[in-house]
This record gives sequence, structure tokens and C-alpha cells, in this order.
Amino acid sequence: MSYSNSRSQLDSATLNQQDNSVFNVEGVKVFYSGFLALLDVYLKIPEKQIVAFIGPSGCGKSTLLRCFNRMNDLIPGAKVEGRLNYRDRNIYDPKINSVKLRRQVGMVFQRPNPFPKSIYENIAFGPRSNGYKGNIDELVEDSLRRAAIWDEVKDKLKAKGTALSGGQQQRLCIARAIAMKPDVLLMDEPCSALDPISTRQVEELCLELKQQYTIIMVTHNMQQASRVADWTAFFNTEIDQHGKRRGKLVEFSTTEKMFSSPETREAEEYISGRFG
Ligand SMILES: Nc1ncnc2c1ncn2[C@@H]1O[C@H](COP(=O)(O)OP(=O)(O)OP(=O)(O)O)[C@@H](O)[C@H]1O
Repeated sequence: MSYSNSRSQLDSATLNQQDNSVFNVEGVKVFYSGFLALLDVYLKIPEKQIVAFIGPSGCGKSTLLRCFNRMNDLIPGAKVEGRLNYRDRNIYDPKINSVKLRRQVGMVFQRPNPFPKSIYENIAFGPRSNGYKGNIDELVEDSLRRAAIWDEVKDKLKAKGTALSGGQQQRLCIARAIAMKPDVLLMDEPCSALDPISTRQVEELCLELKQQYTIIMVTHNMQQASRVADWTAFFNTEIDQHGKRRGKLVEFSTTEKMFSSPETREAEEYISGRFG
């Protein structure tokens, strides 16, 4: 039920089981100004599941996460090679409209980053700018409800989003992403700036949201991965011939297997806290 980075080691049974995949990553590598930061990744992301990316600092988790909605395009010097199919289309095809892609593949960042606008406008602004034709009031309420924050904000929709607590701001940002009706949500350490109660609320929210969305989450918190993720990808670094560190996907399997009987020694050592 698991496989490691090398294509020759791919477990085809596992891959075939994931025929419902939303993304199929085929030999993706990422360079920053010519430096190979992430070695060829092969990975399938199953639909309506939560996939966690774990591994030590600098192993390329965020780099790969940003590939799924071409956020690396916005980093000067970043270059992505390989194929990354989103529902059978290579998103690195020059004909792909990356702005449209980012509507389908939304992102929630490490630090909550609400717009300096009202709670209502935080949700309404994006859809309205994109010509949303439906009832905006309903969309705002529905998005806030789905993000499990409606009851806390329904009486102060005109208040500034930035005046909410950190945990509420993060759920507001998730509501903002949901309002764009995405297919996939990318989350880059969404709880790292939150207290344990807010963290738990966001985790519970993710478990709710996976009924409708596919979620890919970078997390440093292994308990979090084991609590929420259906699948876990373990990344590590290796030293190249010039002494430079580069990231690689070491192992991908169900979370249950990753945390009970990982295939590789690297994953086993990381999970048992022996490094990282
Ligand atoms: N914008 C950038 N410009 C240049 N190099 C970058 C950039 N972002 C990341 N890198 C490099 O790419 C490699 C992978 O970084 P990345 O942030 O993806 O790792 P990570 O696993 O998410 O780390 P962390 O857990 O510390 O956030 C590192 O060597 C890093 O220095």
C-alpha cells in the first residue's frame, strides 16, 4: 500500500487503486535559480481525501504544494519540470490559465491573511470580482457556515476580518477559499500559528470539508497528520555531489501504514522522532 520516490519502486497496485485521483504528479522536479530543490516526484492524490506532506525542514513540502496551483510561477527563478496532471490535463501546459486554475485549486496559508476589509467583504470580494451571478448574501452565509465560523460572526459581518482571533481568521480564510467553489484546497501549515483549541477546530473542519473537497496539507505536526490525513507523503533531504541539500519524496502510503509500519528506514526514524 505504499511506494517510494523512485519510479522503479512504484507499487502499481497502489497506483491503480487510486484511479479516482485528482492529481497525478509524473516526474515533477523544481529548481530555484538553477538549484535542484526537489527531485523527481511521482505521486497520485486521491479525490476527497486528506493528504499530508510531512518531513524535516527544507525537504520540499511547500515547494511541491505550490506546484499544484502553479504558485511557484510567482517566485522569480523558480522552474518546474515534468508533468502534473489535474484531472487529465497537464497544468504546466502553456495553454493553461493559471488564474482559473487557482480558482479551482485554492490555497490557505500558514499565517491567516484576511483582507483588511469587513468579514462579509472577505468572502464576497473574490466571487464578485469574478462575476458571480448568484445571491452574494447566501454565498457569504453558506461559506461561513461550511467553515464552521458562521455562529461566531453572523452578528458582526461588518466588523474587520483582521479583528478576529487567529483561529477565527484562519477559518475566515478557509471560508474565503471555499467561496470560490474550489475543487481542491492546498493548506500550508494552516495551524502553525494557532493555539491548540483553534488547531482542533481547523482539523475538525478539514474532516468535514473532505466530504466535498480534496485537501493537501503540509504539516510539521505528526500528530496532526495522524489525526486528519487519510494518506501521508514523507519527504526528506539528501546531499548532492556538490554538497547541496535537495528534497525528495521518500514514501507515500495510507496514514495508518505510515505511522504503524513505514516501508523505509528514513520514514521510520523520522516518525519515531530520531531526526528532524
Ligand atoms: N523562494 C525560494 N527561493 C529559493 N529557494 C527556495 C525558495 N523556496 C524554497 N527554497 C529552497 O527549496 C528547498 C525546499 O524548501 P521548502 O520550503 O519547499 O521546504 P519545506 O519542506 O516546505 O521546508 P519547511 O518545513 O522548513 O517549510 C530548500 O532548500 C529551500 O531553501
